[in-house]
Amino acid sequence: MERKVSSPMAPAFMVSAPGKVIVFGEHAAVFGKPAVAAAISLRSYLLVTTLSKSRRTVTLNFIDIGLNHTWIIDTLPWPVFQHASKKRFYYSLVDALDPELLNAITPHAEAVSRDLPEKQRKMHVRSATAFLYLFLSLSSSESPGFIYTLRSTIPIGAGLGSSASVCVCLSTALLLQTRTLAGPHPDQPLKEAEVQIERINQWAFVGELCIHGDPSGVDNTVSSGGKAVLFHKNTSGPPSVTPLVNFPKLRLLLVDTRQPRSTATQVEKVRRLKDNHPKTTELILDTIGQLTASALELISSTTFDGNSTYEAIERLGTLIRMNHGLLVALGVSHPCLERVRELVDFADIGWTKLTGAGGGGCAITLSRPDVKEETVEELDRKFIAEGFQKYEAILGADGVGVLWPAVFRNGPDGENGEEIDQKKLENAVGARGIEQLVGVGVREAREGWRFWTRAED
Ligand SMILES: Nc1ncnc2c1ncn2[C@@H]1O[C@H](COP(=O)(O)OP(=O)(O)OP(=O)(O)O)[C@@H](O)[C@H]1O
Ligand SMILES: C[C@@](O)(CCO)CC(=O)[O-]
Repeated sequence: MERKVSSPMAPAFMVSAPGKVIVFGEHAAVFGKPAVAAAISLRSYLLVTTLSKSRRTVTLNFIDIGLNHTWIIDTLPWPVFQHASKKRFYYSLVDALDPELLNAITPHAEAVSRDLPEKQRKMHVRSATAFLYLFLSLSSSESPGFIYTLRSTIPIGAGLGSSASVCVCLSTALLLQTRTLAGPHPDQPLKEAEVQIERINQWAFVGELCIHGDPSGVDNTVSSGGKAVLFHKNTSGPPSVTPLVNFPKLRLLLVDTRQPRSTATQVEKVRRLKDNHPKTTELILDTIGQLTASALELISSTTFDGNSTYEAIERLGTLIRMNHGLLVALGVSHPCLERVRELVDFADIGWTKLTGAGGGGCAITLSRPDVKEETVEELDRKFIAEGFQKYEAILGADGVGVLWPAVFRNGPDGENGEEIDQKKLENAVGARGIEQLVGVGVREAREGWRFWTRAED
């Protein structure tokens, strides 16, 4: 009798996607105003391990939030997702969640981490919902078993796009597993790369809908394509995204107040304000849009390098300060964010605004060019004393990347293969440990990783 040839198991692979800072226009972006955002070097890393044929389970192993849950593939609600009226394909444009599909996955998402306090459990349920919605939409009931292990160097709920970067990783992994993405490879035509980025981005947006409720799409857009973009949500159809090719290498200070909050809550707060005070709120949102436009004009017409005039930086700084003032008026600041701003203002080293959803989370400061090292060190001591954390913010990082298989060839001629397995990723110590293990971080130089790059207009 002829022996059946068993198909070899796919090798473990990794995907990675960056966090972001919004330089201008958060919240207003939800209401169709322009926003400028850039990818940063903090990233999420997802390792996908394929199980042997007999193990028909799928596991989310999200280390940072302590979520570890296994579903039996055959018990998931495939019939609802596969029904002719509901079935969506990898190329489908999904811009809203289907309540019936959401209902079908709710009991499976709610099954996670039952013994945890409600606040922490909610976080788990959100991540599980995003995963299940994407898995059931893009995969099939015949799917082999998988383990998805995630680690991130992005602080969670801090305004740096942690949820978007997780959703971009999940969307990329699932699209790669169903073999519906081309590349990335170094000589890939830019237009082809753009199509892949958009596909990843659109499904990441679906994940963001599960976590956020009402996202504009700016976070997943920056995380997918990287670099810096001008983002504009349209009333119908996909948003307009313009890569900002010559976005300046600004000296930005990034400070986390360590007050976590949910973006969904902050966005909902602004929507309520708009319902209760429609005219005034619309005026504020419009003005934020105008500030973004002015900043863009300034950035496009000025060279912000070592020779930039003090005047240009001061103009940009003033726009940053005004943007923050308007966000305060929208009610999305926090006493801790005001404290960071106050400390920076007392030290007189630059111009500060909150970034992302606010209500806690991070602030960015554009530094004056002539700031003395001692002043910065003194300020750093104050940040530490008050429990704030400073991050390195290099703007314009690469977007989503792939390491397939999850092996480094880091020797002189690409030899010395070093496999990244689940245990190594689980045990990496802190952000530095993760970056050392995966080789993509501030340096972004190690062998093996490939990135799709957005076409420039
Ligand atoms: N490392 C992670 N592991 C698992 N889930 C994560 C991780 N990071 C974020 N999430 C999911 O994203 C949610 C936080 O998203 P939220 O949009 O509130 O914050 P953010 O994305 O950090 O901030 P912003 O949207 O303002 O940039 C968490 O509740 C969790 O569900
Ligand atoms: C607050 C917000 O504008 C940015 C969150 O990073 C929400 C969004 O645009 O989805």
